[in-house]
Amino acid sequence: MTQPVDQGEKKHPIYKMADDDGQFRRKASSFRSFVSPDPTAEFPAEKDRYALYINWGCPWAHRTNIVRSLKGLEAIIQLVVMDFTLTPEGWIFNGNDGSMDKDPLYGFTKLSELYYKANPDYEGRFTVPVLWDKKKETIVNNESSEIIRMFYTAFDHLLPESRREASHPAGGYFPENLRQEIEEMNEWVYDKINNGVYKTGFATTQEAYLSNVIPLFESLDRLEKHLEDRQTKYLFGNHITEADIRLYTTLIRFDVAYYTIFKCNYKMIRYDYPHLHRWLRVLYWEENDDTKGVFMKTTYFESYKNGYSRALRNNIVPYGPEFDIMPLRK
Ligand SMILES: N[C@@H](CCC(=O)N[C@@H](CS)C(=O)NCC(=O)O)C(=O)O
Repeated sequence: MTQPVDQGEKKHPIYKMADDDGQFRRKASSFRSFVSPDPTAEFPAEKDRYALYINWGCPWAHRTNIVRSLKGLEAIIQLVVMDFTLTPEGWIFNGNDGSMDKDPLYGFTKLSELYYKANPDYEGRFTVPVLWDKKKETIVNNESSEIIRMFYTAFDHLLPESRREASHPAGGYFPENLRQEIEEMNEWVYDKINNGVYKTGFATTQEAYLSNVIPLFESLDRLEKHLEDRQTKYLFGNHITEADIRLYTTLIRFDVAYYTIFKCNYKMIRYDYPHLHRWLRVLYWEENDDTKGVFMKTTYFESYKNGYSRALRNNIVPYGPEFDIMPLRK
């Protein structure tokens, strides 16, 4: 049984997401180094050298988990899973809901300990995902958009040929010929959708809420039209690219969590966006050479409903919707 929210704890500074004007502004990530295939690099790609710290709830961490599996990096990069409930002490290990009992590398119980090991003077937020170097004992990078790009290519020489970017039928997850289009889409999808749902959900004034929820739905309309016009299976053609991975982690949480918990309730993906809904179900349900079944395997609906409810310090988890995801064919 869940405990009622402690009203004192509700005011803990870790839960203060919005600035004084009611708007949530995501802070830039602090660790921005890159793993490289070059053996003389500061962070060379090696087997068993790196660990990826995540939880099942976070969409940014989810991106990195998807790419780790799509690329077949499971035996090369260790996965470390924490609980998906944000506590006053930040992300913790507690053995619940898929979390490991404690940090397998150092026996830590909190993610903050890992950040302080990397930098005792660290002052930012303790976010997932984190890519950790076990040899240098430091954080390589804590920015998901950069971690996924490293995963596309940096470890390719350690992988069978079929998993290398050069063998990817579309020319990679971030192919040369689509880079500009993907970057352009990333920019507005990040601001209005991936981060837009957070800006909507964490807003503490009506003005701040409206200034984010309206562009969010305008952008979903724009994506719907993009798919309708192109009639492609994925966002840019018939193979998965980075644009699909980045959008998936937000849309798979949309109807079950953001719609109710973050008040993104103007429309629902399943009833109001037929093309996006089809695209989402293909990624989730279809086990083909592109998806490799990875999207379903890395999706944990209960963590979205529970994690976001608790993040807003309200332990009541919404009852619906009736299905976490609709079947591919009715
Ligand atoms: N820019 C980061 C954002 C990561 C992020 O904000 N993660 C959230 C979880 S979804 C987090 O760890 N929040 C903890 C906190 O802010 O205290 C990325 O994309 O990697």
